[in-house]
Amino acid sequence: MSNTNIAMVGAAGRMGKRITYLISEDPATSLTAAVEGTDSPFLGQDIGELAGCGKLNVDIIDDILKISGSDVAIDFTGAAVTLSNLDKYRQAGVPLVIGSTGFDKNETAAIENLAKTIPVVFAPNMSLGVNLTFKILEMVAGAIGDDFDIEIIEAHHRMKKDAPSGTAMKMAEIIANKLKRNIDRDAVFCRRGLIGERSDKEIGIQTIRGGDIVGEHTAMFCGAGERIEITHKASSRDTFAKGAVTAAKWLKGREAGLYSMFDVLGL
Ligand SMILES: NC(=O)C1=CN([C@@H]2O[C@H](COP(=O)(O)OP(=O)(O)OC[C@H]3O[C@@H](n4cnc5c(N)ncnc54)[C@H](OP(=O)(O)O)[C@@H]3O)[C@@H](O)[C@H]2O)C=CC1
Ligand SMILES: O=C(O)C1=N[C@H](C(=O)O)C[C@H](O)C1
Repeated sequence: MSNTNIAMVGAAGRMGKRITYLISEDPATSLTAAVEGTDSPFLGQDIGELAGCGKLNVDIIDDILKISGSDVAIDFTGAAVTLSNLDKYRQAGVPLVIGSTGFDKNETAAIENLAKTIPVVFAPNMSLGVNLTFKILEMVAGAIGDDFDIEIIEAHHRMKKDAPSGTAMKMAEIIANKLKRNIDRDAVFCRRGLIGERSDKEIGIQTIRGGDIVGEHTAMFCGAGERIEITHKASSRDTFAKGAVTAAKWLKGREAGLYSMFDVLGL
């Protein structure tokens, strides 16, 4: 298998460092650029030393156009930063893996538009387990129809900036599509006070933030006399990081288009 040269955008972040580490351990990948924002205190430092895998001779830079010598770029920065860089990604013309979350409908459309020009893997969760969970949810929602009330609960670390998580929103979207519901109309994000009886169609999406929780998602299907709970718990960020590196290797040399982790994992 030929080597995949990868540029990491958001390299000094929680995910960026773990992805860097896994790239350094994989004989089929090399890190070729490490990008951070202009105000980053890490500019000029060797990313390998920061990520704990020893010197990689790749200094952290703030010029994103320098990704253009790489086979693939991976972006784990957050929605606002990813969006602000879409024109530069188009200009660089490098296949792109986007792990950032927190995009609204219009922002998602902007990424879909970028994928007309370059190949893009765009997925709110790159772990194998979560993507299998998505498949299970689709199957369960299709089988139970409208007879069960649906609630989604997600929990993450105190540093996470967006809510609900991209994964929880994707779970809701999968279930809503299967049941012909509409997230804009049917999602309920918070309840308080004299709210009255629950409606049949609503999909509750609740957020918990605290400590160092890596990422936990539960979809509850609550019926009369029984309840199904489908839970995924991540205990290490490496599960997402491994998926991102797999996606980068898979994306190298593909045609322009929007791809998901289902494409990457063959699910
Ligand atoms: N798809 C998936 O499987 C997963 C997705 N995520 C998502 O990935 C994103 C990042 O998560 P996480 O690593 O925890 O967050 P972090 O805040 O730890 O990392 C983001 C990094 O991007 C940096 N950054 C800020 N501005 C720029 C810029 N202009 N150019 C390049 N880098 C910049 C930040 O620097 P600074 O701190 O100085 O602002 C920071 O180092 C989130 O949206 C999260 O939800 C997370 C885990 C899994
Ligand atoms: O910010 C995180 O940490 C995570 N974000 C992703 C999301 O918003 O779904 C995926 C994972 O749960 C970790």
